[in-house]
Amino acid sequence: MSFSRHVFGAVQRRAFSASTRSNSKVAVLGASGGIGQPLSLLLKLNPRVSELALYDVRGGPGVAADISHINTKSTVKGYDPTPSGLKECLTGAEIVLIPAGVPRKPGMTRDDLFNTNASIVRDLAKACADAAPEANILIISNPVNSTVPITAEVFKSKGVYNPKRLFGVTTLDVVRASRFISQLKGTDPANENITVVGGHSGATIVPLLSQSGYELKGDQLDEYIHRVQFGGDEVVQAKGGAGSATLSMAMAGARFAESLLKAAQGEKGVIEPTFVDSPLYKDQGCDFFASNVELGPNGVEKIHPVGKITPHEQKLLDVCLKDLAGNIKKGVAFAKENP
Ligand SMILES: NC(=O)C1=CN([C@@H]2O[C@H](COP(=O)(O)OP(=O)(O)OC[C@H]3O[C@@H](n4cnc5c(N)ncnc54)[C@H](O)[C@@H]3O)[C@@H](O)[C@H]2O)C=CC1
Ligand SMILES: O=C([O-])CC(=O)C(=O)O
Repeated sequence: MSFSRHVFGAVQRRAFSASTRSNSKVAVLGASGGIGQPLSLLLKLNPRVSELALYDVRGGPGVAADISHINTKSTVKGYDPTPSGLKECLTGAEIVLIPAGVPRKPGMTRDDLFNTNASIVRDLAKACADAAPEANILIISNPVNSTVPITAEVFKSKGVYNPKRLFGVTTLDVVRASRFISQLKGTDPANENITVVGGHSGATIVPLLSQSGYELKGDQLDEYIHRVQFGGDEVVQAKGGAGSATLSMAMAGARFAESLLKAAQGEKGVIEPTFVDSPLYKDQGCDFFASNVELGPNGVEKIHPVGKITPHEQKLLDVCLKDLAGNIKKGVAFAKENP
């Protein structure tokens, strides 16, 4: 059963008696933000999580106190930015989710967040490398195309980089692509799983509709692709300056964490799209690329290639690779020049 179905079914039935092994500590850095709060809530509802560690530069303990009253078994602790707070939060974590940083306002691209978020992610990555070098690190903070390479560079500089344990969270792109096609085709979105590859911004987001067996033509295809690539902008516009997607992102982040926990706890064939250190397009300057990835107890188990695509999708991919190479290069350069 999918995590979202599990969670919402579980809430209704007060049924948190899943027979899953549950000894996993999960940390959220940026836990009192727009994403951090609902993400922490969903993690508290997940019976696979035994310990929830919530850190933020402000408000971590308050969010933790609130969530800790929910009658599920996991323990919850909040941490302030004291010298030992972040270290304690991270120590022993199996998964660290990072939604810390500023969101977009209308008129901005994700890359416009680079100047603020690059150093936030770099500093949190340093703390992770020191206190939780073997954890799965899930980067949500934008621009993901650059913040993931920054994190890799930090881990490399500390001699603890494991490419199988670093993930850019691109789940929301697949969630959107699946929802949007279901709206056009009148199907149940929970049964849709559209492959989306590339990166996580504008033209670097490449939905591969042809692989789902659906066919859209002309303007309808163009509009569908545009909606998937710029779904984030739709939310930014609608919120009118109050931020970007938070609730759908929390669901997507919780789904990805659930998949990693399932795989760590022995379930086979768990596949999620994610932006990882990937061999697929290294020869085109893209050391990182999002495609379907099979997860296992060691993190990345198998990176699936893009597979058979149409000439139109190949053109989208060509544009993606060019933009993506620049985003990755920018992240790597930042980390090297600003250690
Ligand atoms: N990967 C994806 O698909 C998506 C990524 N995002 C990104 O997620 C990030 C967070 O978005 P929101 O939650 O809406 O923003 P927000 O502003 O509501 O929350 C961010 C939180 O991070 C905290 N924070 C800032 N610096 C910190 C630090 N050094 N250590 C710990 N916490 C720190 C803030 O205090 C705040 O509570 C943004 O960069 C946004 O662009 C948003 C949606 C989807
Ligand atoms: O659009 C944004 O800035 C936030 C984001 O990454 C998304 O919603 O996909």
